[in-house]
Amino acid sequence: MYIVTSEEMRHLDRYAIDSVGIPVLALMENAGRAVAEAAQSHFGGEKRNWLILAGKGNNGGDALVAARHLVEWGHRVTILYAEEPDRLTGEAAVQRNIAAALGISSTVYQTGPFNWRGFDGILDGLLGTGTKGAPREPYASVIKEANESGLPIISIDIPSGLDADTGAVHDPCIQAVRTVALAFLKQGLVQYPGVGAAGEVMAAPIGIPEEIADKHGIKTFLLTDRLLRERLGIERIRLVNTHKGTYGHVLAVAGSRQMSGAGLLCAKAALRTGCGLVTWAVPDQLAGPLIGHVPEVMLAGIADGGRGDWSATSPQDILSWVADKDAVAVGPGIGRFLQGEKWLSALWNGIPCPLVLDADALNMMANAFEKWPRRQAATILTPHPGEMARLLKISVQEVQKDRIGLAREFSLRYGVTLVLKGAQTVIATPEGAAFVNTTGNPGMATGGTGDVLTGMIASLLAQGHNAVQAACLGVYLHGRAGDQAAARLGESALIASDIIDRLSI
Ligand SMILES: NC(=O)C1=CN([C@@H]2O[C@H](COP(=O)(O)OP(=O)(O)OC[C@H]3O[C@@H](n4cnc5c(N)ncnc54)[C@H](O)[C@@H]3O)[C@@H](O)[C@H]2O)[C@@H](O)CC1
Ligand SMILES: [K+]
Repeated sequence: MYIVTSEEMRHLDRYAIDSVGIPVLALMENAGRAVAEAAQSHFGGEKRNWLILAGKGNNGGDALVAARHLVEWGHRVTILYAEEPDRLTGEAAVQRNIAAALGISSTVYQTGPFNWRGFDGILDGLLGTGTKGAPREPYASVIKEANESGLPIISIDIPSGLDADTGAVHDPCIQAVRTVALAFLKQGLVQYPGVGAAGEVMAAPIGIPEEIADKHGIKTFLLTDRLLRERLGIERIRLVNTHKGTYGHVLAVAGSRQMSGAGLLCAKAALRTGCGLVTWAVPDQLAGPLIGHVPEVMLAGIADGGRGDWSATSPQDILSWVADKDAVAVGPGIGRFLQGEKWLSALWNGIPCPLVLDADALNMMANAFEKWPRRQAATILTPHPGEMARLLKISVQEVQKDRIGLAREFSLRYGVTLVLKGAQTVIATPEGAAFVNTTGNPGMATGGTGDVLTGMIASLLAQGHNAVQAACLGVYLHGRAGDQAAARLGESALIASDIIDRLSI
């Protein structure tokens, strides 16, 4: 499913109208009808008493079409114009005239509280993608009163007051129970805090063919099962007549005395995701105690000067294990250490196969990687917002302001695939595409889940998936396993090992 900015939507609209010749009124009719259907289904098809909030733009026009259909289907409807109806122009004015000719009851918002009693639900057609900045009066007051009414609100295209591109919510912003996105999802509906304001999001086709989005180079997508299969061409079925060598060999450079569990989770998750073999490189001191913990994993003890961490290890020793590997993961539980930057740059340059970098590997490269040469093989970085902030030397708040935009820019600039973790994980590619994940839950915000993801992505790379496939499939399956674990245990009880236990590829 495509995700667009308001500017992209404007281009697509214009193309559909001017070049394809689809009349705006036809699009508006489809939009309004889809909204009326969403409203009717909200109450299980029962006839209700609706208040229709109409602004002066086309978002208001959509609302007026919906009002007409609801009347037609037997609902009671009152239109509340935010501004004098004679201020509506173009297609919205056409809808105003039709509503008036049909005698649909209407009133104009006057400053001072409106009487919201007696209605069952509200349709929000105040402001759509044509909004600039925070809602001005009288829109601001209508939005505040609508929220305070406690009635369920169904928003048309976006909740009025939402920044359609970044997901920032202005003050005020409609708090919807449901949002009907027209034609394509708007970026703001899949980024926080917009996700919270939009409620349940449904996308309604309005007659703009999907090919138009492709033709216009729309490259932002919702990560769904269908997208993985159809757009990313992922075939998840194992072939018969294969042996463990067919599924690749992962080297996990992970864990240290204080955080050996991170390495364990990473190695185990890699195995559960289907690669044939996993070798876990650990500081030598830890190798002995770890023997036998996961019998399926091979151990590579790296000389560590007796410290049990990576500070005295030589990158050359690690590289000597790389030759027959199909993918390498570096980072989970390695800690930070002096000379870490040099150590990491030797691995960055010396590992010839696909590489996933996570956790302290990201922290230690933050001050240097901009000058490193681009790697030939696939490179995937998996920062959480804190690590992303360190990589970019900005605050976490700045990272979270527009995750899609930021991730896309980073990947384009540095030629790496980026997995920006957090609610609605974003995957960005060096080709400028971005994917927003649909799986996962807050229960996954617990120690070790990132280590699991790193192992999974490395495993998928070792099995021959390219960087975008491995990152997208890994993130999607990780969230899905987390959802299954939460369904069994509840979100609070969920721990990282449960995700590994629920993995089914
Ligand atoms: N263009 C098209 O082809 C279609 C557009 N559709 C609808 O049209 C919407 C976009 O329509 P418009 O471009 O007319 O814009 P909107 O309906 O989003 O409304 C913007 C109107 O509000 C005013 N405004 C802008 N910022 C404001 C603010 N901060 N406070 C108060 N008023 C503000 C503007 O002057 C403008 O009149 C979409 O969200 C969608 O609902 C649909 O009807 C389908 C077809
Ligand atoms: K709206």
